[in-house]
Amino acid sequence: MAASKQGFFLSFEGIDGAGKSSHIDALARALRQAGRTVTLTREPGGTPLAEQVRTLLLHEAMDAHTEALLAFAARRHHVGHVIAPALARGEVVISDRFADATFAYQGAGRGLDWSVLLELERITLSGFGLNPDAVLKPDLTLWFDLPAATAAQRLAAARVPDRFEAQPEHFFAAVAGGYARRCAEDGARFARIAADADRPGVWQQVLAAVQAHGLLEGAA
Ligand SMILES: Nc1ncnc2c1ncn2[C@@H]1O[C@H](COP(=O)(O)OP(=O)(O)OP(=O)(O)O)[C@@H](O)[C@H]1O
Ligand SMILES: Cc1cn([C@H]2C[C@H](O)[C@@H](COP(=O)(O)O)O2)c(=O)[nH]c1=O
Repeated sequence: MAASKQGFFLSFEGIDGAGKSSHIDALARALRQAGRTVTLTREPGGTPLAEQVRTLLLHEAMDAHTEALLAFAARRHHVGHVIAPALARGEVVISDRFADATFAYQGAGRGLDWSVLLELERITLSGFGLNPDAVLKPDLTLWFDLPAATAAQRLAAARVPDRFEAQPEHFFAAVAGGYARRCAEDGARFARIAADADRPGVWQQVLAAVQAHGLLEGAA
């Protein structure tokens, strides 16, 4: 009988336009070719209910507390219905954003109190693993770090902006600071990707970070 594989939870983070999307798809393909079952998902979203919350968050006016509460409510549903079951089946879960985004966008970007967000994270994300007190966190977070000015140039050419993408450059500089703070507080979980490199250069960094965690050994 084949040995069962352990679940692994990977998140991609960064300011809007940092360049996560194509690498998420490429990583999922590479992991599947290497024999892993991959659940690809995103936040806000990932379940029909959470996708409805996503539409509200991205398009309806609301204050920062409402944003944070909706983001965590959607996340709890997403974890309970998609992420935790997939991890229990031994799959690799790749989420385009997770809880770090709420700290970066609603905390550093909108100015919500960090300790309030920590408490929301604890209430919302504990009780899913074997230890009921443990807060569910990704095993590895790939943080695409890109100057806000570069992201703005990339996005200007790319698409019609939603509520967040329409924010000024200084908002994204603050959000990037929020990611840096989360990384400083939990360094072992993070791999910082220098996202101002060209696409092959970014991919090599993604691969190296994933390989360092024992996934995708030998891939180039
Ligand atoms: N390394 C790169 N160099 C130059 N341009 C890039 C690079 N990576 C992505 N881009 C371009 O930047 C834009 C934003 O990329 P992408 O949509 O992948 O970012 P994202 O992080 O997924 O953004 P969001 O979170 O807002 O969806 C796209 O037009 C994409 O083609
Ligand atoms: C999870 C999460 C996300 N956001 C913001 C970040 C982005 O601007 C959008 C999601 O769009 P994407 O193109 O799919 O990245 O939502 C947020 O403000 N708070 C959160 O918790």
